[in-house]
Amino acid sequence: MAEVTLQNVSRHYGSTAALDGVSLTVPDGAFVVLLGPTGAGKTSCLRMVAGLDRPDQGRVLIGGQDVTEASPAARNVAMVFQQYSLYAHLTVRQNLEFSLKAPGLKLGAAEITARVSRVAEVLQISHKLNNRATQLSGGEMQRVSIGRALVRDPAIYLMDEPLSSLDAKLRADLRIELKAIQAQSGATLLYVTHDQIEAMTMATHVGILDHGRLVQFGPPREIYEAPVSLYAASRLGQPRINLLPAALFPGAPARAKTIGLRPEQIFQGEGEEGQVQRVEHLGDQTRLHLSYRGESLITVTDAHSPLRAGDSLRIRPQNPFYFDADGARII
Ligand SMILES: Nc1ncnc2c1ncn2[C@@H]1O[C@H](COP(=O)(O)OP(=O)(O)OP(=O)(O)O)[C@@H](O)[C@H]1O
Repeated sequence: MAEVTLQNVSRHYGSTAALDGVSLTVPDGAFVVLLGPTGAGKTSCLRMVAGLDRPDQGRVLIGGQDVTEASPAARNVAMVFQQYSLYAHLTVRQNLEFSLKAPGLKLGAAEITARVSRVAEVLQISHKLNNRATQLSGGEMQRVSIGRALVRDPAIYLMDEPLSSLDAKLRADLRIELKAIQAQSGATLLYVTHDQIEAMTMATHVGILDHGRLVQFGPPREIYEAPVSLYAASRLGQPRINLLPAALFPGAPARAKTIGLRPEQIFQGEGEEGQVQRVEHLGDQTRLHLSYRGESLITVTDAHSPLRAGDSLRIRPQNPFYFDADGARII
């Protein structure tokens, strides 16, 4: 595994800047998740590292080597795409073995079998090893695609929304498995997702992209607790951060346009009165939809809360975020 660095990388398509001066280091052994809405530049970032695309400006380094001009094959990266890409006429075992049988690798048969068995077990596809790829469900095919990357020993794994086509249960299982594989093996991963739960649970570092620019990079907890902007604050958190006019509550700083309140930044039982609009019992927590001075807010309370729609509840901000008119964080 190796450290991967983008140095001031830009890539334009016509007048669109897919990447705009991105500098980013994926430390050796890190699990870096890129977050951002559609079009933010996440896939472009992966393609630069994979060598599927070249920057107009800037450099890409893998393990300290400048690979900006190197072919994908020369970079020793393993990529998993959103859509599975398998050899349909081969069995699952043959698909998994394929890259390990490259003549340059010189791996023994026993080593190949051992790697395939281990990965098949982790991905719960051992019983399908002799099936043809076409005899699998969509979820199984995607697990084989992930397996094809995991059997290898690349400098870095590049994954583009690999779990997005799977059902919720399998996604949750694989989230835990991928994180465990990474933690145990020290693998280096650059991983693209829309799913902030994947980011919060798996990432050692999160990179937030906005129109091709990297606007914040750090551990997910740090970005959650100290976002640099309204945009970065909105990318993490479930339920989403409440963004309201700053003047709604007393005490806003002069330049503040927006107050940002995550559920835990709304103190209940003190302050001004709001109304409970709706109560959602989710099992481990209860979500409260409140109306407060004509605005809607969502917060959480304990699982056994007796609150009901129509009740009044006093609330006040507790260590809120304030943002200026451009969305930059003030405090
Ligand atoms: N080959 C291309 N030709 C033209 N425009 C492109 C090309 N590749 C990317 N773009 C543009 O560059 C921008 C960034 O695209 P990119 O695919 O990196 O975004 P993304 O964050 O991965 O989005 P998504 O979540 O939808 O995959 C978009 O505006 C996209 O339309």
